[in-house]
Amino acid sequence: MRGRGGGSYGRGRGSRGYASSSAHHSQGPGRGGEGGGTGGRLRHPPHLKGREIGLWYAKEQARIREKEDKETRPKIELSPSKRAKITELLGSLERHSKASIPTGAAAINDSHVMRRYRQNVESNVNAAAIRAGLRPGDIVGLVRNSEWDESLKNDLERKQSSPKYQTMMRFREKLPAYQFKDEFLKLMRENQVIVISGEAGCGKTTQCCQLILDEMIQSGNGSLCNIVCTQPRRISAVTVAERVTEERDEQIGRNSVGYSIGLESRIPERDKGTILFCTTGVVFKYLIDDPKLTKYSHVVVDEIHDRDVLSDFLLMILKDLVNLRPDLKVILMSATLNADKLSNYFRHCPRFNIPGSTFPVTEYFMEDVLLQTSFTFETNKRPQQRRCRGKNPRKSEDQGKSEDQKFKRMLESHVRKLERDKTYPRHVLKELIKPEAEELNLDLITSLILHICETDRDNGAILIFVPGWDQISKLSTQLQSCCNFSGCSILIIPLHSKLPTVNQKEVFSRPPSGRRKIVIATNIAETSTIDDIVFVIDTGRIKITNFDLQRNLETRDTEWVSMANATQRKGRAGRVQPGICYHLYSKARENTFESFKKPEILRKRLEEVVLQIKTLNLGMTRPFLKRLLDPPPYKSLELAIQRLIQLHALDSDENLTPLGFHLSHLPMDLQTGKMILMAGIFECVDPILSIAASLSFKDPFYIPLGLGQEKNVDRARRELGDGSKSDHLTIVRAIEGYQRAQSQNRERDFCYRNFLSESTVNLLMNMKKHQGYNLCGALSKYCYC
Ligand SMILES: Nc1ncnc2c1ncn2[C@@H]1O[C@H](COP(=O)(O)OP(=O)(O)OP(=O)(O)O)[C@@H](O)[C@H]1O
Repeated sequence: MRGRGGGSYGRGRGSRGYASSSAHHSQGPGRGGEGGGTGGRLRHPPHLKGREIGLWYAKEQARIREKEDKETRPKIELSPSKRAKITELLGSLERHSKASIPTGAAAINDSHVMRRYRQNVESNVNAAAIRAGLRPGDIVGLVRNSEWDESLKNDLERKQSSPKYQTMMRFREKLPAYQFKDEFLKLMRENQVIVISGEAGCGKTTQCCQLILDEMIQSGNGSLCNIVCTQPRRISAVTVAERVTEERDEQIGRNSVGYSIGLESRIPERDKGTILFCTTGVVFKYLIDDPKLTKYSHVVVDEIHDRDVLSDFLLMILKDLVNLRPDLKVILMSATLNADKLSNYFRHCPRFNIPGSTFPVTEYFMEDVLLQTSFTFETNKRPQQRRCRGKNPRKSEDQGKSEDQKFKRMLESHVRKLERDKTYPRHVLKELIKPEAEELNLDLITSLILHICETDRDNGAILIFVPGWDQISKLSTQLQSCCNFSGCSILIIPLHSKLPTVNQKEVFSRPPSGRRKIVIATNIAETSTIDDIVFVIDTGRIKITNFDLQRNLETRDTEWVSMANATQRKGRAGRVQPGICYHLYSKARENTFESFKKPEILRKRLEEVVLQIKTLNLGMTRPFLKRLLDPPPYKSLELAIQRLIQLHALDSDENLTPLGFHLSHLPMDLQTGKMILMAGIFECVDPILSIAASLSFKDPFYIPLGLGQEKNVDRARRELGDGSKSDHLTIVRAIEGYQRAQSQNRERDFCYRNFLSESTVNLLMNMKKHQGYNLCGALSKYCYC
């Protein structure tokens, strides 16, 4: 915004830097005027001697070069009319609030932006008023349509006689969830809220919604049934919808089943007797227009153990909604939930555990892996990955050390017991006790894959859980360059939340015959069914966001997983046949795992949370947050409000500004969102999207192993930067250069010469596209329609 007053973005910054250096030099007598470029020769101050004189001249030359450099930099001069327009736009984005919208004033107040903003504020106020005004017993849900009841019933009966439906039904009937159908439906009929648990794969997600829908249709109540089932991730919403469609012998979006994952939707064509699988964010979009969710009779919150911020919000809204809508049923499900806590939150609602599992999964721990692979750790090798510390990497050095000591004692006692029991040979125990056994070791994973290839001739697919993109990328390179997999040809598929949905879906495709599929994924795969997975390799690590309240700092740390994560991971094997799960940590390490990770709301900055509350008009932030299942600390809320005011997303009375309103519709962190919105105003969206993508993900440069390589990478960066001295512009140029090279089919060479990770550049380009869609989506939906 520096350009606003001065009209020249580059100049404002440059002149400030220059002023400070000239102040320093003005003490020296004999200077030939500002900048030394007076036509006269530079003269050093007379009191300097010997080496000091040389140093003085070197410093002066550097200063002159810097000044010349600044003068030759491109400057943006804005015409007075453009400057006025931008100033006006910025002002309108940052100033107006619900409380202070002036009517009929300047043209800007009648713009599309302002009209949509006002409309949203008004409709939210109305929605909140309706919510507050509703009394228990008021009928606000679905309205019966007897014709529909009849036609849905006939349609289901017809379908039930189709051979495909019957084949699928034979499979469904074997699932534990189906076998306990009567108990489940009875509980459902008699209660408004229930909590369902059951082992991974027992059929909660695919069966419970169908059981409800079919019972409603068969009992002549089909027109009163629309089920919305939330999933924590886009990929699981899509795959579950596809699976359920298949089980019902239907077409997705054409009959009873559909999905919606933000920008991509296949909503059922009929509007009664349906099941919609969606991400939690989508329900929030519905809540904006329909705060009582009147279109739905049942809300199923699946994988509730995930406890992301939106799910916690949803729980709180549902807690209010069940009072206002006695006809609304709520089902909370997970394989690994804290059933007591949830039940207490919903006034001690009943819990139901579905007993039994589908296929057995054999578990192996580090000690077994070392035995099977005969792997030995290289003690003096540089660690491949930083060690994960206990449960909480943010602990102080002392706390960390004492935790390490405690664990060491625990491991030693575990090893002594194994020694006594003679369960494992001595050489395995020698390896197990080494500190390296606690590190994430890609060589060990490669050895284990080799072992699987040697022992399993059926090419069963392997799913490997790693903490982040770095490990996905390094491991794929390592596996690809390793040609000896016992004659077994492999197909590597990465799975990361930053990949576009279309790439994420590749993990479900079958490999060509004779090839073994290896999926390398983050915890995003914890809730999906990849039906050909037989082996799971769990490194036991997870990347997690933590918020240090004292330092007001949000970090991404690699930590040990919780038991809930480990159980979910194990559950990805054995979905359609018996499976094997290899945990790359010892049984002793597993004993240190906490049951669940802290809910996200306690680990995150709250700016986005506050903005959501304001956008949905859920009332005052402080009382709202207090009613959550796990209320966040007061101080973190204060910090969030202060930061939102600084960003002009809220005004000083904590009202949402138009800028805040737009930011709340951009699914990215607020500063990045603001930068992208501003880029729209300054007409420089493309380069800013490159910068935004790299800031939200990572820098595409890598430093290869080997002495002196840092210098080569620096040189490549400088050359790409073309004298800009800006890391951000260097990344912009790297991506532009890659695109140019791609059009000439020499992108590999370009990446190799410039130390760029091709997979990261590709991911950044995809993120740019996605953020671009988000920007268009947010603007077209909320500004111009
Ligand atoms: N996409 C699919 N392809 C093939 N079989 C599937 C698919 N999805 C589910 N199944 C089968 O249906 C069973 C039940 O799956 P479902 O997702 O309902 O289990 P769940 O109890 O919800 O488990 P989780 O909590 O792990 O998701 C699986 O064990 C598997 O056998």
